[in-house]
Amino acid sequence: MQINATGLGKRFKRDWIFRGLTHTFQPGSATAVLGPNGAGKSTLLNTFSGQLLPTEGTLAYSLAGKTVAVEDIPAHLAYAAPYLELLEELTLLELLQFHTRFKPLRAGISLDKLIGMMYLEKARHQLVREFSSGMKQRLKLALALYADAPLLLLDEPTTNLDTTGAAWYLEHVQATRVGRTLLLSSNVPAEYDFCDEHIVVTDFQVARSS
Ligand SMILES: Nc1ncnc2c1ncn2[C@@H]1O[C@H](COP(=O)(O)OP(=O)(O)OP(=O)(O)O)[C@@H](O)[C@H]1O
Repeated sequence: MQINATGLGKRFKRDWIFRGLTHTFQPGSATAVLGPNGAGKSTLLNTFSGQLLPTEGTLAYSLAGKTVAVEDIPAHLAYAAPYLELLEELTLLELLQFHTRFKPLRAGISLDKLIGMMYLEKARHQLVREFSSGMKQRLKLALALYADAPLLLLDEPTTNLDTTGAAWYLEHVQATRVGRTLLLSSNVPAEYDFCDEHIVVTDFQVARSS
């Protein structure tokens, strides 16, 4: 998916979170969205996902040369973030069956294969509510990484992951990013080192309180 941001700005009440962002995101690009806590990284990702409307400027999306309306973005989007909830009252298998009815997996990825890739075979019939925070994070990431969606948004992807989990994330993000447009918000260099482009949100905050 190609995304053209032109003069993009988001304000909450009187506070500009970012302003004047003009950038073209090419299909296949991986962009790290950087900045300290509270800088506006999640706000920027939420604006690109269509969940927040920009206060000014435009976002234009296209897929294989065809315009995609912002209201159709959810169908083309996979998004993993600490603040997005899982359906914790379901077992792992029930959750995967439910989730993939709305957000199908990439070709060749069955539910069994996904469970195996997450190393969650023993938890197949366990309630997600009972998962450790690292297990939940691996599940959130796998659902996004292996979704059949050309736009991938990852917010702080190694939250709650140990060293093995962080290595797992790096292996699977590399395996699945080809051809997709990836925006990744982070404060941890190891999780975004592979990105070819960087956007530092604080570079777009000159007029934050005007
Ligand atoms: N819905 C909202 N209404 C008002 N202000 C908001 C809203 N959402 C976020 N903010 C404010 O916008 C600013 C940026 O928040 P955001 O969560 O985007 O930062 P972040 O860079 O992702 O932070 P962190 O690294 O801590 O996750 C903060 O000052 C926050 O309080």
